[in-house]
Amino acid sequence: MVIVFRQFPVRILIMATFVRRFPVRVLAQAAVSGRCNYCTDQGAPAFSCHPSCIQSRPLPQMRNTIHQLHTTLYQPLKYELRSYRYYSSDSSGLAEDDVNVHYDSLVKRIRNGNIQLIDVREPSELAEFGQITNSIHIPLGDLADALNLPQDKFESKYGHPKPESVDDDIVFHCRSGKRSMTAINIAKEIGYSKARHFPGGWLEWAEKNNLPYA
Ligand SMILES: O=S(=O)([O-])[S-]
Repeated sequence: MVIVFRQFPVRILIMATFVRRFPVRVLAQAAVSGRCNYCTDQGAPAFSCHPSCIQSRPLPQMRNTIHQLHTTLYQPLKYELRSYRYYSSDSSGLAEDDVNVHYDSLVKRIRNGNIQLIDVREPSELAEFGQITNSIHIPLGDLADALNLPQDKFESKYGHPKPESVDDDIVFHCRSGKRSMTAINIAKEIGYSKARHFPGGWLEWAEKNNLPYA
């Protein structure tokens, strides 16, 4: 049962076999008469008649159908499920490293107040989906200018003291980890050598907190 359900094409094959019963017909035909019922040459042996007849039999047609289902439905679904698993569970329990602060660490840091979380998404994304509490919003396009501002200007513009370049609690996040990776590189060029990111981004945060993220 497990094999049948895990292997989508096998399941389709079994279902199609059941519904159309065509192999039963073909096999019965071969067994009883040993002749092909599908070509005009009624005298031809069942499994060795003219190639064009073989091509037009249900078996190749169904193979094509299964192949199409496999490539158009199953493969994309498989990749979707893989990325869903990534966002929903892969980062759980992972330790922080020089680049990443994963979900569990992020939550602990937010609870303990030892994080400067910078959200680099666009304002429209925050308006539509929401924001992690106490994160500082600096859209990626403004990041370099922001990190080059003097302390007082940064604070009056972003409502938060400007992070120090030596701080090891700076964590960027975006929607799914790409822009926040770019943010790390921008910050490092300016001297923030310990900047890291939350790779799961808003997608993982929202998924784990039942928030919108579509
Ligand atoms: O937020 S994202 O750049 O990963 S789509």
